[in-house]
Amino acid sequence: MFDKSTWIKLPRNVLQGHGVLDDLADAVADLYLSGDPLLVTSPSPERIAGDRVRAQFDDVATVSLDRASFESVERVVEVGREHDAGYLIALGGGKPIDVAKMASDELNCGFVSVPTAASHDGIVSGRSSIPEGDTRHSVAADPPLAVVADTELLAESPWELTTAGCADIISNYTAVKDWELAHRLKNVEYSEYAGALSQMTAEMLVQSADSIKPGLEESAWIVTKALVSSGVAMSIAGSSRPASGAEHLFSHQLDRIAPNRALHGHQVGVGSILTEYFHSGPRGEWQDIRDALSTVGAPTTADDLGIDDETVIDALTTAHEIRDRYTILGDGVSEDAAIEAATITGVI
Ligand SMILES: NC(=O)C1=CN([C@@H]2O[C@H](COP(=O)(O)OP(=O)(O)OC[C@H]3O[C@@H](n4cnc5c(N)ncnc54)[C@H](OP(=O)(O)O)[C@@H]3O)[C@@H](O)[C@H]2O)C=CC1
Ligand SMILES: O=C(CO)COP(=O)(O)O
Ligand SMILES: [Zn+2]
Repeated sequence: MFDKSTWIKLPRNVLQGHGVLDDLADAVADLYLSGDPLLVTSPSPERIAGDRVRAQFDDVATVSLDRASFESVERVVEVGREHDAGYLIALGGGKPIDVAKMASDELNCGFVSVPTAASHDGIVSGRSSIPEGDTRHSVAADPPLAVVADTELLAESPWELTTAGCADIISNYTAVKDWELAHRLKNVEYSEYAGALSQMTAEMLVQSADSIKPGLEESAWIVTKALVSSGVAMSIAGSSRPASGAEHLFSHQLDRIAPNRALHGHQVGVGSILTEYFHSGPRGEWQDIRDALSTVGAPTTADDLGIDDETVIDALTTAHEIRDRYTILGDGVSEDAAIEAATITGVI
């Protein structure tokens, strides 16, 4: 008997382009939501675009958060109940978007994603990443009902946020390799469509790498398109597998042992150089990953990340413990092997 089924959750409206922030209220009206919005943001996005969002709605309460934590989620839920919010608007980087994603699940309402940084592919994904205890990776959540990505705003954000988004996409190469490996060795469910979409997204970004330059709105356009596409791949897969393999385990472990040193995207990019080395050896494609990162101006070494060599080796040898996700790291990389990989690739 054929008993397969799938439920793919995607945003209904995706607006991307110059000045689309001012179309936010129209994008929301098109969703036929009821009630007033609660704006969930963080200090810089609030300063940059908070008033432009509030100006489009009659009655909107605001919560500004300093960090992504369960306390922040609870605060949003509390304010949402107090104001009887009909839906949430998440304005900012990964922090407010992840918090709003999780809070909207608890409030049983939808949310709209308004990224102010093209820094990672969570702007559109059905995944939320809130650190809890020793856990750093994302969990399933509903994706945004709409995404409003204003390329003018994104192009004005600090350049390193955009290079972090590029690196998060470049890391899809190794994420897909890890997913295929887990399918072959452990019979992990694999989606050809999601895998192909994720890989193609990385390829297209790398092909455009020469056009990704600070101050060009075109760069924000290219990167945002890739982030949306990668988020869709995760939605098709129903997991973060297409965009998160061993390079993400490495980054999550860095977040645990050396918190707040580098951006998520930058850490996964360097992780991708290392895990590509494990996949294809000293003459393998790790140099292509490194060159792609370097072309867009993303970090390629521990030094660039501001993280010392010992911490990189510590993270690499313990990354497999982060979650139950089979990758090229298998049941762990020895210290000698980690040092050799990091030295040959020039990461340390
Ligand atoms: N759910 C998912 O699928 C995914 C989630 N993630 C998660 O996302 C997080 C990383 O996201 P990231 O965006 O780097 O983190 P943040 O939201 O912390 O943003 C990074 C920094 O950029 C600042 N910022 C944002 N927009 C602007 C702007 N336009 N101008 C100036 N400064 C700005 C923020 O300022 P301020 O502090 O003032 O707000 C913050 O200091 C991680 O926690 C990661 O785990 C990553 C990938 C996928
Ligand atoms: O960062 C992500 C994809 O780019 C989400 O992956 P995780 O599930 O590993 O948190
Ligand atoms: Zn990521």
